[in-house]
Amino acid sequence: MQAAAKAHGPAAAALPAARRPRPAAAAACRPGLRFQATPERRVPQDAPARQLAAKASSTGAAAVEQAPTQQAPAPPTEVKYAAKLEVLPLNPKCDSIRVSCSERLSEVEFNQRHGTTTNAYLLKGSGGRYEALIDVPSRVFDVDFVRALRDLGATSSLRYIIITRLTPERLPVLARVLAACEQQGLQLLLSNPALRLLNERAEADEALASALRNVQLEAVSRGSELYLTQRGQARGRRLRFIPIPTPRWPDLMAVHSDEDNILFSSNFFSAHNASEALLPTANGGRRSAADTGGWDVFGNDWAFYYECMLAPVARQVATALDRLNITATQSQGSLAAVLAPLRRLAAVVEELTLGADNGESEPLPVSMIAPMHGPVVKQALTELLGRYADWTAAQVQAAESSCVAVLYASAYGNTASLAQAISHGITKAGVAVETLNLEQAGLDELERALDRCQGFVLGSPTLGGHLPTQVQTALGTIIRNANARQVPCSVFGSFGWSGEAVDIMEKRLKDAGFRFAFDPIRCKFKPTGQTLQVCEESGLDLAQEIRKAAKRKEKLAAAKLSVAETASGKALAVARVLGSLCVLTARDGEEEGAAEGAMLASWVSQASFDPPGLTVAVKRDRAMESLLPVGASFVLNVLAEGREKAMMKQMLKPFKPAEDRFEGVEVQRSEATGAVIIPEAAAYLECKVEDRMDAGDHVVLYASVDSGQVLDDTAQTSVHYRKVGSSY
Ligand SMILES: Cc1cc2nc3c(=O)[nH]c(=O)nc-3n(C[C@H](O)[C@H](O)[C@H](O)COP(=O)(O)O)c2cc1C
Repeated sequence: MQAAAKAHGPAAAALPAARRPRPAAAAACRPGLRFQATPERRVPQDAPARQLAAKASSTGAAAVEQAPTQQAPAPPTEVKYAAKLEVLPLNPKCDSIRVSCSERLSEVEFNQRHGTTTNAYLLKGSGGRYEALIDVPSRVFDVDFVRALRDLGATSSLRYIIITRLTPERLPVLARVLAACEQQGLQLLLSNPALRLLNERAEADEALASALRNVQLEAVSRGSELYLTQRGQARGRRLRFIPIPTPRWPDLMAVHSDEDNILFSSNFFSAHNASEALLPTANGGRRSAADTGGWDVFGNDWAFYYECMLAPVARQVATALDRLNITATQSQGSLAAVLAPLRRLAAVVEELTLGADNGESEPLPVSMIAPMHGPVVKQALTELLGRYADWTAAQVQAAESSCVAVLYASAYGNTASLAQAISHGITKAGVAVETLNLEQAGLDELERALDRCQGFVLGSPTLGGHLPTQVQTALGTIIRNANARQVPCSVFGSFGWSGEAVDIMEKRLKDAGFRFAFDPIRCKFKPTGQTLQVCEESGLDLAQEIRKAAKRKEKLAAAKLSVAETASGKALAVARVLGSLCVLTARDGEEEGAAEGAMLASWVSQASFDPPGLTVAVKRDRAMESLLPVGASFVLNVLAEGREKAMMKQMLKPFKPAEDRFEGVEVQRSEATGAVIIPEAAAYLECKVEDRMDAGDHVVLYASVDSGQVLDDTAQTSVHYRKVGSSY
């Protein structure tokens, strides 16, 4: 390895395995959405949990160390999926090893069940022997990957193993490959986050620790390079490493081969599909590694993969695409067709605050993209690059107008899967998602996301009976954030037996007055397909609520803009008055500090067609009554059925004289009088008191309607039914 940036240096030999307490299997009965656990297929690995929990509060951390005393979990059963391995050439110096499996659900374990393909790549050096292996498949595939390498002669010639994304399920295969390789000084190259995971796992995994004993570990970072050479010869093929992290895959990196301009793109530009191991056997019956048939054949799979896995992290994708700066060297379309979407994306990227990493990157010539999943992109290269740029720009822009922040931490990926499914539901409804993995995100990033979101969801595993510190800290930040307090939210999380995390988050948010858009989602260990479906549908519901609210706001803004109120708007709004539950608001002048008031009013009735007029009965002892003399203006907000509870609670809260009745509630103001308009209402009417009549313990006001607007034409008017006529 030459000039490789050693951010970490060679790792020390792995420590002997440390035995940790295993979680017990018993599950308490809990309220809210509950799911049966799928039989845990693997023993929960405790290393990442320790990483999250190590930073936990003393209570939480202490609890982690105490072994749960309940009955021990059933031993894990290894599930294998029938898979097929094929070696397919990309060019004379690069072969792909494709493992395809039609049974295996993809990472996105819902909806599209086309199975998956996982690719590894073998690169030859100048001597014509395999020198570098990029990636290994997951252990769940029932293939003998090591035997395939042996049959190809690679185990005796490999000098470098490069991992573009490390998952716990790939580790056993990696350990077997390392153990089988015969070359002295074998190097394993991976990003810093992957190296951390590897070291942690090696502490608890003897086979892995022993396989790593004679291997040189190299952490690669941006700007790292590797030359494949035969000993004693000049420099050969150059490989460049480009980290492209996302919240879900913090260790993700791409590798570029200068000699043939292949970009090994890891999860980017991937697709989950194993349909007849990616189709044609044309050309004399040989299957091709590339995307024969191009966009027409694989377009939907690329689009679906992007939608599920990358759309929720569009900001990070924009940064990664900017960093990669790909230029197609074998353009199938015109250069203009390639450049136009990339320019659009560049404009969006420029507008983003992308953090410290804004360095200009050289254009990266690419003749084909070799992803971790799906076909090698060659025929559809131009199209796919353009689509990625367009999709990403669209997502980032959509996030400016309506966006849900998906905030989570996850030690083993179970809560991450829930987050992914919720995100997919949200993006499906046309609302953008900003995903933050709280383990990596800074406080600034979190605050920025909270300031601009129209809704948020918070996810956490239960570790040691508690939330990981990162989630606890985030919870405090959320509760203090003024915007977050006004938007719909919910919580979710995976647990093993007691599951306190979701309860803690739910309680703290509800106590602070946050409004839940859907019931908290609790999931025991790994989510089932059914759980993921509930997540997706909950995300969809949340997004639809946000879209409706945005529409109501737009209508209100449009209504405010129209100088002359249309008669039909007024007439439609008056029609909503039928003994309706309303909030009456008034303000005594527009200057700052003017007296204002608000009250619930349900003794309301239409009293005249032309001019439109209505009556409202106000109790004599109401503070508000003094704000309603003849000639005074007020706004009558007609509440919507199903959305009235929060506002009733707000109105019925005790309050001090002159205290703001709408504190913490998003409201608009009448341009004419400054009185409060409630955007969540079904309609509002701007009225003027024309006459007053004493009526027992009430005063009946007769008011003319100056203007009005229906804010939600799908909403029914809320009506307050009473038990007796002697009280409201
Ligand atoms: C060290 C450790 C401590 C744990 N403590 C608890 C606990 O107190 N209560 C519980 O319900 N589950 C506990 N679990 C189980 C995890 O919550 C469960 O594995 C969950 O699926 C992890 O979610 P994640 O994949 O998002 O990290 C613990 C697991 C580990 C490894």
